[in-house]
Amino acid sequence: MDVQTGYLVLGVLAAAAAGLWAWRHWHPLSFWYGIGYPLRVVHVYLTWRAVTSGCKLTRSKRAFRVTLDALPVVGPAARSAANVVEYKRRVRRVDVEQAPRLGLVLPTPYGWRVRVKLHDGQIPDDYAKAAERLAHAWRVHGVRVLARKPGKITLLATRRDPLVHIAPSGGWSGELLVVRLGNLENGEPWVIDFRAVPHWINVGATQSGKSNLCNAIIKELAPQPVALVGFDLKGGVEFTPYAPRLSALATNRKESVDLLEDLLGEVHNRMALCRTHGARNVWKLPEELRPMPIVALVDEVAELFLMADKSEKDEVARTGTALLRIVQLGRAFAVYLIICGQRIGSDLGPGVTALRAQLSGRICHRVNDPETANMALGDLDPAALDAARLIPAEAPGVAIAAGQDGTWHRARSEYVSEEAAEAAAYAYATLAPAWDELIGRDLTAAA
Ligand SMILES: Nc1ncnc2c1ncn2[C@@H]1O[C@H](COP(=O)(O)OP(=O)(O)OP(=O)(O)O)[C@@H](O)[C@H]1O
Repeated sequence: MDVQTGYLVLGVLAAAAAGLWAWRHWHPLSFWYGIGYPLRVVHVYLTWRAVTSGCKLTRSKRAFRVTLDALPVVGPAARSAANVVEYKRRVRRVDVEQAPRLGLVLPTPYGWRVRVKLHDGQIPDDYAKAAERLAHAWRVHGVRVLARKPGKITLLATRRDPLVHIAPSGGWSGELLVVRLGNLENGEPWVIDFRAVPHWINVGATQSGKSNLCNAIIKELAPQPVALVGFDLKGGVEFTPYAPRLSALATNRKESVDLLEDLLGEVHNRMALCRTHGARNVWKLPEELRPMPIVALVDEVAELFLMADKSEKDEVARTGTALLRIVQLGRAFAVYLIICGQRIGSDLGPGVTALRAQLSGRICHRVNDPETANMALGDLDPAALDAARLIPAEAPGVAIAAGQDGTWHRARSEYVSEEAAEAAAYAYATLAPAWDELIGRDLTAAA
């Protein structure tokens, strides 16, 4: 090769490298699908046996293999040189390590997922314990184990933490009672559908992102034909800015008890309406009769249950009963609750434990004590608890979110400032029905 050709080859290589760099820089997603993913697939298949062996996930089995045996040479040559050996190929049964069977490696925007067939005697937890080792072997941010079918698991590898930057949602999708709050760690949008999971707990330590999540919910629900109700036991400082879009706002326990009883009364009205029309729930009613869904946000729920003295006992008991009944009956009658607080533990009274059991949607932000995580997620997979305890303080908005099917995800809410939520509340203020009209209270009769 002459010098000129050498320069030409170098030039072409440099141009290709620069092009690849630019492609990766300006359009990382297509670069991942076009170049990164195929290379990773090759790497995963080629190294699977070694990786699983390192993670102690292989099993040993006897198999026929061609072996190369060193045999001492017999005869006169051996006598003259004791170390003379002869190599001989032989087929015989030996112990070999067998890796679990790997399915197709399928791409996701943030990495890949692959089905693995468990060896007899293995359980998904064996892989969960090895997840960190797998992540290091594959040079990725994390590996999650999803178990949906007996005998099989799916490994979900994420190349980088998709929860570092959350792109703002594109606005309401048009589906009633569906809100997009942010992203899940698998890169999918974090979506709550109140019709599927009607009531939610939102817990976390101070500054963990609970209020931001409420802002995101308000911003997403504001354009929808839904009535919003606020219980702000911080004296109204959290929800007052959103008052234009709220049909009712209670800012202390006395107001909360009255509002909860109104809400329960409305549940009973809806129940009567459904009974009259032979409908099992409001969604089965003719559209023109169907009442507007109500979403109630309760901030600092502990304040509803704390008692300074015995005189408050009755009020606390009424609150607990009303909340519990709304939660038990609300789903069929389109009344939904989101209950937020730093703790929603049994120390607040027996009513709270019963209430918590009925709140099937769980969102647990960073917590300071393991009991809070346990209280929010304790009845789910223990790995969800571990993941909640690992949420770092420098990642507000990151939470473990679980629906009623028991699957859980690391997720992060989109950052929604108070100003953005307030702007949405003002922009859609006309959609807020008057509370008395909504619950059918006749004020003229009362006067
Ligand atoms: N998803 C997010 N992305 C980026 N920053 C966030 C996110 N969620 C919250 N933050 C930031 O973290 C800080 C605390 O958030 P937030 O007020 O929601 O916490 P909190 O749990 O309600 O705290 P407190 O209980 O003290 O009211 C805020 O400054 C907010 O800007």
